[in-house]
Amino acid sequence: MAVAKAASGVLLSRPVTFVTGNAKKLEEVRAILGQSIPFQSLKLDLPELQGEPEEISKEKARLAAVEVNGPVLVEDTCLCFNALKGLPGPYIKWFLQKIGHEGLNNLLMAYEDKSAYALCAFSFALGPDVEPITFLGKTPGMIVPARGPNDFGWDPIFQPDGHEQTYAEMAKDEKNKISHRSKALDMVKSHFVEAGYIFQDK
Ligand SMILES: O=c1[nH]c(=O)c2ncn([C@@H]3O[C@H](COP(=O)(O)OP(=O)(O)OP(=O)(O)O)[C@@H](O)[C@H]3O)c2[nH]1
Ligand SMILES: [Mg+2]
Repeated sequence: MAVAKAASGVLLSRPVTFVTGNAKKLEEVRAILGQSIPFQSLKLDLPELQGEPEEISKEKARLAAVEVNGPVLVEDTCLCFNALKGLPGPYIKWFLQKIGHEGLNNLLMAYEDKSAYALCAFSFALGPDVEPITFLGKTPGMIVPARGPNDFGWDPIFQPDGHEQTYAEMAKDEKNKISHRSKALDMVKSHFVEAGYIFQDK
């Protein structure tokens, strides 16, 4: 069992494992979390349920917890177009792969409303027999023709509200201050503090 009650908190006898197949996500999670939550990573592309973001993320955490047999953190990211009632949403990975930045812009050609939001659903599970908890972070913006370096997904076509630059044009630490991912991770960090998790190995 990876969890034990300590006098002033909950002792995790193993570090948290962040499970993802995406190196760029991992890079951002490392930069955002810093030393606040000690974690190791496991490169695994877990199968994903279809449905609402929160459920997809929770199910990923359940599968990850079985694989790791210990505390796990996973996330699922969505890019939601308001004119399309939230689609592509969790299916953005496949839309991006098939139709690219230009195709994604073209999906909105028939609509005046180019607004969108980036949504990150982190789920944390203490182990395979514990129900995961989910934390959602959302950043509103709009879909624009691609601008900036093309090294992470749809960053070049997403311009967050109140900014002149796309995610891709922003310095990494600027994106990390306002991103869907950092908002969700702020909640994860607060949860860890409130729950009083203590890490044995660190
Ligand atoms: O421009 C971006 N800025 C971001 O901040 C961001 N976060 C995720 N993504 C992309 O959106 C899809 C999510 O799908 P996704 O959550 O299933 O991820 P994934 O399958 O790559 O990894 P994982 O599921 O193993 O964690 C994938 O295409 C990711 O590359 C991003 N693109
Ligand atoms: Mg995935």
